[in-house]
Amino acid sequence: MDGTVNAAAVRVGVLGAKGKVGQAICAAVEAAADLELVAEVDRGDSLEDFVTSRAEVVVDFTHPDVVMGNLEFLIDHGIHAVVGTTGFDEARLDRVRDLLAGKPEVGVLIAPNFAIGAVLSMRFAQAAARFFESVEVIELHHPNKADAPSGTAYRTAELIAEARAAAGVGPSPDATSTELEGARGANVDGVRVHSVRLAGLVAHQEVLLGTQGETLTIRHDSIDRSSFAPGVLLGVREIGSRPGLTLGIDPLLDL
Ligand SMILES: NC(=O)C1=CN([C@@H]2O[C@H](COP(=O)(O)OP(=O)(O)OC[C@H]3O[C@@H](n4cnc5c(N)ncnc54)[C@H](OP(=O)(O)O)[C@@H]3O)[C@@H](O)[C@H]2O)C=CC1
Ligand SMILES: O=C(O)C1=N[C@H](C(=O)O)C[C@H](O)C1
Repeated sequence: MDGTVNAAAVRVGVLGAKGKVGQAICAAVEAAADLELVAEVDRGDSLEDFVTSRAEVVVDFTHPDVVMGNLEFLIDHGIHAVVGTTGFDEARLDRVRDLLAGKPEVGVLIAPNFAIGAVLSMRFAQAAARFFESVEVIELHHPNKADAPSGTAYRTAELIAEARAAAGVGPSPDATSTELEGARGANVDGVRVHSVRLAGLVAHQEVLLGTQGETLTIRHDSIDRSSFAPGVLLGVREIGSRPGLTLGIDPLLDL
C-alpha cells in the first residue's frame, strides 16, 4: 500500500494480517511488483474491507475456529482464497466444495504447508513409506500453536498410510502392552504422530522410518516464517486461473 500503481497487479487482501505468518505475507506481497496489498484484516476488523478494497484474492492465516466463516464470506463474494490456516478435515473440505458449487468461478487453495522443503519432505516420506517396517512422525513447533498435531503432520501421516496400504504393508510393529496415556502419540490412520511444543522453535518435522539394520530420517525445518511466503505468492498468482478446490501447492509446482 505504498501508493505505486500497477494496473495489472493482482489485488490481494490478507486475513490474520497482524499474526505471525500474516505479517510475513503482507511484507512479501508489498515487495512483489505484480501484487498489490489492498486490505489487511485482523480480529475486530470487518470482512467487508475486502469488498470495498476490491480484493481479488485473500490470503487466510487466522485460526481453525474462524476460517470456515471467512471462506463462506469470500466465496459468497466471488473472492478467490489462498488458505494456510489449519484444521481442515474431510467434513470441512466437503463444506468448501459445497460452497464452491454455488460459485464455480471461484478458486480456493488450501495447503497444510506452503514451504517448498516441507512439501518435498512429505513427498519423500510418501515415497519411502512402503520400504520400511516402521514409521513414526514427530512434529516440533513454537508453544503458541493452537492445534496438535500440526496440519502438516496429519497430512504426512495420511499420505504415508495411503502408500503403505496401497503396497500391502502391514502396521508398524509395536509390542506396547502398558502405557501412560499419550506416551505413544496420536494415531493417525495407524501412523503414530508426536507433537513437541518448545520455546525457540518455529516449525519442524521428522519422519522416522526403520527396517532391518537401518533407519531413515526425513527432516524439514522452517527456521523463519518467510519460508511460507514464496508458496503463498505462487498460490496468489495462480488461484484466479484454477477455479474450484485445490489441495496443497503440489499441482502448482508440477509435482
Ligand atoms: N499452511 C502453512 O504453510 C502454515 C499454516 N499456519 C497456520 O496458520 C494459522 C495462523 O498461524 P500464526 O500466524 O502462527 O497464528 P497467529 O495467532 O500468530 O496469527 C493469527 C492472526 O489471526 C487473527 N485472528 C483471529 N481470529 C480472527 C478473525 N476472526 N478475523 C481476523 N483475524 C483473526 C489473530 O488475532 P488474535 O491474536 O487477536 O487472536 C492473529 O493476529 C494457524 O492455523 C497455523 O497452523 C502457520 C504457518 C504456516
Ligand atoms: O502453526 C504453525 O506454525 C504451522 N502450522 C502449519 C501446520 O500446522 O502444519 C504449518 C507449519 O507447520 C507451521
